[in-house]
Amino acid sequence: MSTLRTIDELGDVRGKRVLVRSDLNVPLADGVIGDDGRIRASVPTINELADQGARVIVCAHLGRPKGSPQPEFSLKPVAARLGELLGREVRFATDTVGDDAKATALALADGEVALLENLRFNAGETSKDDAERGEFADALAGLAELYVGDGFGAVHRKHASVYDVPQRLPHAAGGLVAAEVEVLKKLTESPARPYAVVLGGAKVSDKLGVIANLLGKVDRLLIGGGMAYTFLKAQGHEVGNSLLQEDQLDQVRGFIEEAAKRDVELVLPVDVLAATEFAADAPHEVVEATAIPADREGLDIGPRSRELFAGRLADARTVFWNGPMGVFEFDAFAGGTRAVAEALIASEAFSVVGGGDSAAAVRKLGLPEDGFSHISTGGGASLEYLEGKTLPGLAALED
Ligand SMILES: Nc1ncnc2c1ncn2[C@@H]1O[C@H](COP(=O)(O)OP(=O)(O)O)[C@@H](O)[C@H]1O
Ligand SMILES: O=C(OP(=O)(O)O)[C@H](O)COP(=O)(O)O
Repeated sequence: MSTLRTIDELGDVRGKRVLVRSDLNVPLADGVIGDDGRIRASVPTINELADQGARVIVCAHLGRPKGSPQPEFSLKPVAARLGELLGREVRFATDTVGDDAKATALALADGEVALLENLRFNAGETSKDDAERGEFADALAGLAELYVGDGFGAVHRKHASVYDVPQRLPHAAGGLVAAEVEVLKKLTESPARPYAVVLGGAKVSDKLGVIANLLGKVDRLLIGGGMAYTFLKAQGHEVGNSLLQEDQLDQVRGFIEEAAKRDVELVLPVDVLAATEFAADAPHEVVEATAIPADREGLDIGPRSRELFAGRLADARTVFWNGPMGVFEFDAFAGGTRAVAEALIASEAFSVVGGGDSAAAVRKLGLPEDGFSHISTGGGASLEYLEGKTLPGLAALED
């Protein structure tokens, strides 16, 4: 892989409008930010540019709105928090490439910072149609003279702000992207063995795809969280109302066979916390993973699974973990995630935890962040990097 361009290579940024693509996709409910880890991680690059006199225009996405404005996905609360963390005022543009964005960008003085409204309020941002994406990228690029890609959590997305804009402006990678890639490189270049990957979470259809390539790289694959039920179902078990990717069952059967062929140890939950509904106070009980009642949904891995997973991590020498083991946002279903996190903290492995919610879980559970070798802001991005894929948002920042 060729090298990422650095901010220094942009030359003197004073007085220049610099569009910074950050990943500010934080948990947000009723305007309240649940975890500001990704905002904190974005601060150094923005401050570095502003300190040099750049006029910084930050752009980012929040959640998955479907290409038009949805107030619950507004970045406005994030602008306020970003301002507090930067220690400077952040002007908020109420649109992304419209009149307010243009006026806000043009009104910036040297060293000032603005944040644009959610990129995904525009269909062009995520469009699979190159022309539609390109048109939106033209408008975004038109706001600035230089581009800095620093949203590591989104570099696996071939989206306008990630992939197309850097093709239209002189560009560089921000310090966060550079630092994340530096750590992940260690996992791809002769990782100490046994090498275990733990997968969970809820973006099942997205992340099942990475398994095919990971099977050629790892010794152990532990599957929990919302990801586990498609595996259990593929093995012929009932999973009730649990999260299920019905259309990927055949693919998962293929993974199970491939793992056996390649001698990769596939570790699945043996018991789960089966709840009557998706709610913090839902009545629940521990059931065998092979016998989830039809009217129940698995919201966490059970106590025997926690022991099993911890045991398979204890002697691993390299571990990558993405995706909570259960719905950790509800205290009753946070035990599995805590058990995996504690197993990694106790181990001597080179351990990396990645993903917005996985990193948030570590902090929410009050666990020491320095118990891990690295906490990455990217889940899917890290996984696709580990697969050995060329990531659109990194390729666009190379020489
Ligand atoms: N069994 C489950 N059923 C439903 N959702 C789950 C389950 N286990 C974990 N989750 C959810 O997965 C979400 C995180 O998934 P994901 O976005 O893939 O992780 P990350 O952000 O770390 O990459 C959390 O909000 C969590 O509540
Ligand atoms: O939260 C993110 O990814 P992650 O959950 O894999 O860590 C990124 O902000 C990317 O978001 P997306 O998966 O909606 O494109």
